[in-house]
Amino acid sequence: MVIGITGGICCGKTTVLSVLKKLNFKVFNVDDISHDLLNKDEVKEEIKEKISKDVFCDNNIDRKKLASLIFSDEKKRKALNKIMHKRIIACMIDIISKQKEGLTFIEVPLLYELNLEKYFDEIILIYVSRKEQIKRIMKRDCTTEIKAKDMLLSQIDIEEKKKLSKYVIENTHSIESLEKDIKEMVERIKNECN
Ligand SMILES: CC(C)(COP(=O)(O)OP(=O)(O)OC[C@H]1O[C@@H](n2cnc3c(N)ncnc32)[C@H](O)[C@@H]1O)[C@@H](O)C(=O)NCCC(=O)NCCS
Ligand SMILES: Nc1ncnc2c1ncn2[C@@H]1O[C@H](COP(=O)(O)OP(=O)(O)OP(=O)(O)O)[C@@H](O)[C@H]1O
Repeated sequence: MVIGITGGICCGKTTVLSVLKKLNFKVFNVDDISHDLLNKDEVKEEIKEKISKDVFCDNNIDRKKLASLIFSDEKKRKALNKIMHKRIIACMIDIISKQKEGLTFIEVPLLYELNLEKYFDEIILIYVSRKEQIKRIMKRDCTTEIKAKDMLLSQIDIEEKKKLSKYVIENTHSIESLEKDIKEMVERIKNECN
């Protein structure tokens, strides 16, 4: 069974994935796939040509610079999406096709934006309010409220994602209580889907 872990920026998807890994489940993160792709020559060439040479440092992509550019410029973001998404989805489908038994969890930030629901047996949304997302982005990235809000605008609003989701984990308390909620959610899905 393959379960998609999704949510908005800074809702805690990777934190949840780490807990699942600690619990000995098989986990994959689509963000790792995109980081690997950004090291490929063909992808770098396309980014140089269609986005900007200024996001490079010694022929390597500076992800912070690229992020800053795409979250403030919709055209550039669409151009990057066009280069990256088909490749990311192909890698994701390949991983899914290799899962034969047990539970596998895959973190896919833009699962709803890219209409990827059909690839997953179930989907868990990691939720915090928009206000909390902004607070966590500002703290983690040492950035301004305006920039944090720009990042949110690049994704479907978290309340919309909540409406689309049968399984929701609220990540507003301590990591200990998150771990308890994750264990309960896994049991619930196992019971409901057997
Ligand atoms: C912009 C990049 C260079 C930033 O890298 P960085 O290491 O700083 O952040 P990371 O990759 O961990 O992404 C952090 C979060 O940003 C959000 N995000 C990333 N890319 C996008 C995007 N194109 N649109 C909206 N949100 C995005 C996601 O919530 C993601 O979890 C990188 O995310 C990237 O190459 N993005 C394009 C590929 C993509 O769409 N990835 C998400 C696939 S589902
Ligand atoms: N329960 C929590 N309480 C307080 N802070 C938290 C909690 N869970 C996660 N965080 C913090 O919020 C930030 C984002 O967490 P995490 O990286 O897990 O989110 P994400 O959804 O994977 O982010 P991104 O969309 O950027 O990939 C991190 O700085 C993390 O330490």
